[in-house]
Amino acid sequence: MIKDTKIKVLEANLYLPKHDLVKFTWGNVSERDLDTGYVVIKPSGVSYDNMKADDMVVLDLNGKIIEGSLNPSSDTKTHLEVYKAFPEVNGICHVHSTHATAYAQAGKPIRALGTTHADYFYGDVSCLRVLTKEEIDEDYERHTGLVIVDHFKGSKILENPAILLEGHGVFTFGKDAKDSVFHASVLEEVAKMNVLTETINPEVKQMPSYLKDKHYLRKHGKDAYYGQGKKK
Ligand SMILES: O=C(CO)[C@@H](O)[C@@H](O)COP(=O)(O)O
Repeated sequence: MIKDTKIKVLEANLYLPKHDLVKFTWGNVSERDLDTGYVVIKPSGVSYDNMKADDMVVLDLNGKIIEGSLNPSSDTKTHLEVYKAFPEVNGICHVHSTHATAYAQAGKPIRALGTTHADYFYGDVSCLRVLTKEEIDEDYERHTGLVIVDHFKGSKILENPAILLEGHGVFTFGKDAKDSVFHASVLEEVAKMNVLTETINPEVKQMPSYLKDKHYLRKHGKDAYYGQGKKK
């Protein structure tokens, strides 16, 4: 029900300041409501301290507001383009978390250097190009979404559910809003590790692919055995 989804989206947004992923109002989380197909997103520029479930804005995939009296997040069109292109994505998070955004500002990927990364992201997290002036003038947020969609086209987006946008910040994806925030939190931690690792050893190489495969697949592969699911 939309009412429950609004609560989930509020809670997911409140994780951002709680986990040091945002300052002020710099971030947003949304979720696709599975009953209606509508997208629920936080309002733009409202302090996390005062945000309520009823402040969440409900839109259809064309951006028409279905419920809500506040303006939706300024990044709404980016979220909508991703939802339209990838039915498996039901949660999206956008942050400017310090270490991951430092990679975005440097125009560098977050490379797969260790098992912490490989447990959640299958390969490097890419950094996508800056938009052209024409794209920004025409429709900044929609074109941001289209650049993301173009990058993941034909791939399984939830196998590597994060992207950097050069000169901007981070988008992460998930099976719901909370999952997308979890990925943003893991990415920030991995980015912090990479800053240190690349400082200690600027020549550091990517991890071997067999180690990357082992870690990713033992958690997410068809025979996954990590945790309390299936026995090895
Ligand atoms: O990227 C930016 C600003 O550069 C925005 O995502 C961020 O400030 C959050 O905006 P909203 O409050 O979601 O409109």
